[in-house]
Amino acid sequence: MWKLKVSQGNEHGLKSSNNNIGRQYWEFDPDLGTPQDRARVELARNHFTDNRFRTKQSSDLLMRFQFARENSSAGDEIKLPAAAAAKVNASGIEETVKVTLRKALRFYSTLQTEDGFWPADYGGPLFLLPGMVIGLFVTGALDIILPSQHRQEIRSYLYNHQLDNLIPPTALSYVTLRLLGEAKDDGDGAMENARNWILNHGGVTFIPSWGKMWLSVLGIYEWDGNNPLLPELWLLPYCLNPIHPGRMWCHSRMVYLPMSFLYANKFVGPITSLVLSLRRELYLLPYHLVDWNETRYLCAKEDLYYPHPIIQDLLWECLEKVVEPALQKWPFSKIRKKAVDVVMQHIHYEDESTNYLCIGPVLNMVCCWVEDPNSEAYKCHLSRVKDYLWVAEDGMKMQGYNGSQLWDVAFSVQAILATDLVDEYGSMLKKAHCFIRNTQGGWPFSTPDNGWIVSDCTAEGLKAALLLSTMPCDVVGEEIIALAPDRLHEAVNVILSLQNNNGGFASYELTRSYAWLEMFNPAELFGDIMIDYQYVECTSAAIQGLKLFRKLHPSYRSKEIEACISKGINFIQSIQRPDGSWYGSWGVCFVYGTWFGIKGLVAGGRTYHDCDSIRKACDFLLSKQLQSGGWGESYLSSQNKVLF
Ligand SMILES: CC(C)=CCC[C@@H](C)[C@H]1CC[C@@]2(C)C3=C(CC[C@]12C)[C@@]1(C)CC[C@H](O)C(C)(C)[C@@H]1CC3
Repeated sequence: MWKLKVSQGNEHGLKSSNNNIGRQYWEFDPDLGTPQDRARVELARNHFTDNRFRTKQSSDLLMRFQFARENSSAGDEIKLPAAAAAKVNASGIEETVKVTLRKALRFYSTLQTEDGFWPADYGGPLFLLPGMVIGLFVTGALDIILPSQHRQEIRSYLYNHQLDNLIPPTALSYVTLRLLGEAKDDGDGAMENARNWILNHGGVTFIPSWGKMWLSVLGIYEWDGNNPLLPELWLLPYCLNPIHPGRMWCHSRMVYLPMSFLYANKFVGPITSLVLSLRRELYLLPYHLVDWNETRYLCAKEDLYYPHPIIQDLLWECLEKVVEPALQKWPFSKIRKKAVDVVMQHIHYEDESTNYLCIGPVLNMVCCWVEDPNSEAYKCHLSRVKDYLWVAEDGMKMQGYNGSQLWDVAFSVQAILATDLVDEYGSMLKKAHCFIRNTQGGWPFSTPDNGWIVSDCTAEGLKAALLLSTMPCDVVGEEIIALAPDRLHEAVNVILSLQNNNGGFASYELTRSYAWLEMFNPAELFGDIMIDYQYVECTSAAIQGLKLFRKLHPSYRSKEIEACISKGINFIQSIQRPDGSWYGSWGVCFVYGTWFGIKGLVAGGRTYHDCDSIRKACDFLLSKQLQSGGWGESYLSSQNKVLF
């Protein structure tokens, strides 16, 4: 049976700066569990598969079963008083609310680990898993890193989530299944359906650029069919240049970096019989007759969220026809060599500062292997593959990050404190407090080993730490000394340093370049990715964190904090939409954004009575309340920028 392991690890090459605190990964243990335990898991799996078109989300049942097994009180019910079952009268409601909250807290405490976090599934983006499987396949580690149980779970996951409306997940998932051992016609017609869908949509030449790159690495697409990803851009002078990749949003540049290395090397994995077969399976024409130059511009209409402007295509033409051929010949090839060396240095830097977790996973691993298949760096990467994989009743998936540990703990602490029942659940807070303390540098989204601090994660971490510091020691732990003032000061310094001139906060860094760079966004699937934009969520969190800090520690950098808050408020007001809402980028969507907008303004001292923005925002929320009394929204709001 599968077992979730937390905060541990002793794999060869594993590096950690904090003893692996917060690490979460799954291991298969053939001897684990009683026949009943296994039957329960099997039932959950079948239930998911049977209902997969109705309920698309899994519910982390494998983890919950495990916690229930390990923690005997987890299954105990707290009985609600009769009042809850019958219609609750006014005097009974307070008690009912309390009991309900207690039940929720009790349940929640059973999901917490000893070192204070709540492990969880952070799966979602389907396009990442194929990269991992292709990366392991071309470097020859697929069977070692993903033994048969892993492969089985990944296959289940892909079949469980099979739809037929996007080329990259369809084509990449098809290829992944083939690499994991599925035959052309396996899956009770599923493989054939996928293939037919791809061929009916013009064949795999219509895959967007992200997929073209991965298929080229695998050897079933020619590098000539990719637009040039020049490593030379990394040699441009940083200070004068708005198009230096160092000025891009960190996620985009950390993907561009290894991609430019692979492109410059035109790296292709071993051409096996399976690779040759895939070349036959996915094209309308025989492979050697495909006009690769023409395929560079092809993209299925289903995938075209961000169509390239003409100026971008002109640029690609010029790079492809003039610049790239020149850079392959002497003397310009010397520049190429230098650029590739610089790129590799940056890759090693990112590897080391993230303990090989990286924020653009897998690509760096392939580059390290290309540089030296026996390198220690490659082995270190292998030790981190499992940090990205998660198993639930829908199978094994790849996460977009190594988890959401700190983010979840910070909000959990705030929620627990909001119940006012902390006396009873102090032990949960003690553990969470420890985790927050052990995770600080600034604060990251996941674990300190990940190494990248985020503006709003730092702000939410600070908020939680400050709130805990106001609690009596016997509740949040006598032995736990609240964060020393200088550590709190460091968090404040980080936040202050991340405010842009217009008052807004971006996600990881100051905004370093201009929105017009979006003209050169090569990814057809994603919009607004070229620079780190300022967001209502990040700005609001920063205001909230600073405001609370100033209340509790009024003497430290108070003028700067006041100025920062007031600029932040102006920024939030400036991006409110005419209907009173805010567009939220990191949750779904207008309701989420508006929550942050209002919280930010309130933290900045504004009220319903003196602030027009808050009144408009309340009107907006009231107008969107659903019949049931709740609020809900479709993910389509995010895509269409209108509430759905
Ligand atoms: C192309 C590749 C490698 C994709 C990996 C996906 C990442 C780009 C996504 C996955 C999770 C993700 C949405 C996240 C964020 C940025 C983009 C991420 C990392 C951040 C950190 C931005 C700031 C946000 O307020 C918040 C902290 C909630 C999120 C967390 C998740």
